[in-house]
Amino acid sequence: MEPGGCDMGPAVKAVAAVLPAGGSGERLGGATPKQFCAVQGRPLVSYTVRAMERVSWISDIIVVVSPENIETMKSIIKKYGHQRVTVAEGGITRHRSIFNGLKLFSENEFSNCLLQKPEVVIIHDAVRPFVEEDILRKVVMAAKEYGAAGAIRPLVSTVIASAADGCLDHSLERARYRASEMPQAFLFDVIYQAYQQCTDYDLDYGTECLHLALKYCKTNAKLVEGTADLWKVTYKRDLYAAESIIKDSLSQQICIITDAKEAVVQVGFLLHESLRSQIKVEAVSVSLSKCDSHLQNTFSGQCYNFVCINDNKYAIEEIQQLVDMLEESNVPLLHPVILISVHLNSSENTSFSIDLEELTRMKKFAREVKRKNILVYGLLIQHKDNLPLQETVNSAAALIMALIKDRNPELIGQLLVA
Ligand SMILES: Nc1ccn([C@@H]2O[C@H](COP(=O)(O)OP(=O)(O)OP(=O)(O)O)[C@@H](O)[C@H]2O)c(=O)n1
Ligand SMILES: O=C(CO)[C@H](O)[C@H](O)COP(=O)(O)O
Repeated sequence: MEPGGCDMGPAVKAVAAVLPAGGSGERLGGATPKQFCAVQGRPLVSYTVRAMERVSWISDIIVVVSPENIETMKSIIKKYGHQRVTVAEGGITRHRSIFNGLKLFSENEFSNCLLQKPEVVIIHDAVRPFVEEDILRKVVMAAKEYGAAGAIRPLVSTVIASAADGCLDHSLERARYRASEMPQAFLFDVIYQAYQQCTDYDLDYGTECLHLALKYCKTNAKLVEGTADLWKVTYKRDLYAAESIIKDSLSQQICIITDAKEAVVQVGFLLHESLRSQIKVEAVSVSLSKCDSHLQNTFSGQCYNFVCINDNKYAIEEIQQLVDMLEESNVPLLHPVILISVHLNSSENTSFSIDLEELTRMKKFAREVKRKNILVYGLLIQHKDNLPLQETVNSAAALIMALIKDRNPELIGQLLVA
């Protein structure tokens, strides 16, 4: 890719993005503005930045935050290793924040470094974390052709207007209208000139960038059908929905690790059979060694769930080895990784007893590795001769699925029994 260019073909020379994140999140409530609320331990804004930075043809990402959150944003960028991101100071309304972000490319009162002016600029709310490359590409290409473009969705409810007496005045024909969503994209000069001509009323009460391009630059935006997950986190329930979507995406794949012992391999196989209808399963049979390439590939494939089966009680050493390998793999632990240590207790060992000291050791270990964003749980498969092994393994599989779907940090270090 040419420096400052983009790999969308010769059509668009350079693309940048401005993410307004300077609001206070009144409708959501609470002391923390919604863009900084933790979702699975990571601030919401970090997911949106990640969604942008994984698009290689976006050269610069400007995150606009209120003055009191500049340091918070900088520490988020550092902690999560975000690239190509510049922080700008927000204004008292969304439009003022966006305008401040755009100024970094043209007139820069906040820092000495003036960024390269892009041909097309994307504007995307920092509280819409699930934006995909496909829709970004569509709005950018449409902006190149029409000057402005924005994602739309069908209306969920009919829009009605009330009269002064609080009674219905008129109602709009729902099929003719659309909800305006984000992302939107503009030829930089179009949106910048529009903002320069805005009145204070526009800047303080306006909610629609596409409208500014039409009003001040006579640019009719192209409207592009978006997907349902472009919705904006606005109310508390939206945070719960975002959390569920993220948990769901982290629960798509699991890696089962066994050593070469026959009984362990057998349980690994049965577990694989039991889980594979619900989740993609990778099975690795190794004596945990630091140079196992299959396991290394699984780490870099961004698998966030591991089951390590052994016939040693608790097997803290094996789990520690896995933790070391995860850390050494240089995969940034952006989301909590689930590590389930499955202990297989066969029927001959009827005198198996739960040792309080071991349990305490396991809990201490789990608390330590939680700091590395790894959640460790213990699971005992108690195989009795009078029950088919597959039945016990099925109940272990159900517990494993519950642990990885819930990803509950409060349950770390606990020993479950299948
Ligand atoms: N002065 C402002 C106000 C809003 N925004 C950003 O614009 C996006 C969409 O706005 P909205 O959902 O209205 O956010 P808030 O203003 O924070 O929410 P509320 O209206 O409930 O207070 C958010 O990412 C928000 O941080 C901004 O950059 N600067
Ligand atoms: O969808 C949008 C633009 O079309 C904006 O996200 C929306 O208008 C923001 O408005 P508000 O800050 O009032 O939620």
